[in-house]
Amino acid sequence: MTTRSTWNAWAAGREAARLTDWLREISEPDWTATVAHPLFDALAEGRLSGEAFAAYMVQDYGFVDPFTALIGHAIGHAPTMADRVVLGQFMGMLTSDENSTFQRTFDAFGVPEQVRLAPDYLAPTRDFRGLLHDTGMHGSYAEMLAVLVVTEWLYLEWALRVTRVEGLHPLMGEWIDLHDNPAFRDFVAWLRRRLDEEAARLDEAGFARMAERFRETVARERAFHDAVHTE
Ligand SMILES: Cc1ncc(CO)c(N)n1
Repeated sequence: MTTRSTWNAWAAGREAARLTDWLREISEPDWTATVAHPLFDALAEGRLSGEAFAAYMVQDYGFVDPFTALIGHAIGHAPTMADRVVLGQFMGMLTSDENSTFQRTFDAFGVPEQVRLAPDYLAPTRDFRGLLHDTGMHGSYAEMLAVLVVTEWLYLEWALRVTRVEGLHPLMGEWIDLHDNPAFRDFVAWLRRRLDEEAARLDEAGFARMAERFRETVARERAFHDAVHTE
């Protein structure tokens, strides 16, 4: 259940209960299935072919496009300059370093121009794009933070979990590094803290919408990775 009273009951029995820990718990088994996804082990252990990695990155660029737009919406909806600065700096990384990783991956693995311009998105990619777009257009700031917490915290968790082999393709190593570095850890910690704070200000209906958004995003993450990992 995603009501505030369920959260309050959960928190009552725990010391230093955190909203985002509860949200993660009510998103099981999808949360753990995504963090433990075999795609990430194959990637880190050098068992993913260049072709499969490029295909994943093509689908993921279809995620990153509306995700970047969602950050733009969040920057616009943020209550303070302090939030805009943190989100804006993350947007800067996304549109420079991370965007470059995608472009160089497409070059290195020979993704044709036609595929870059008009990718054939899998159904779960399209669903995820729809969720990101809808949250940006119609969601509250707390809902936007909920989506960002899921997408970034999940990626941090798998990147921390995997063990990479020596001699891994540099672009695959770069993809792991983008999600396992001190700045990214700080960003995830900040997102979690801000969601904890913003959720306290929501009314009952807004709280339930935020929690539903969190759960739906975790489900979309799992479906996305199941669809791209076909080997
Ligand atoms: C599907 C997906 N979720 C999360 C991230 C991290 O931003 C990503 N690149 N792709």
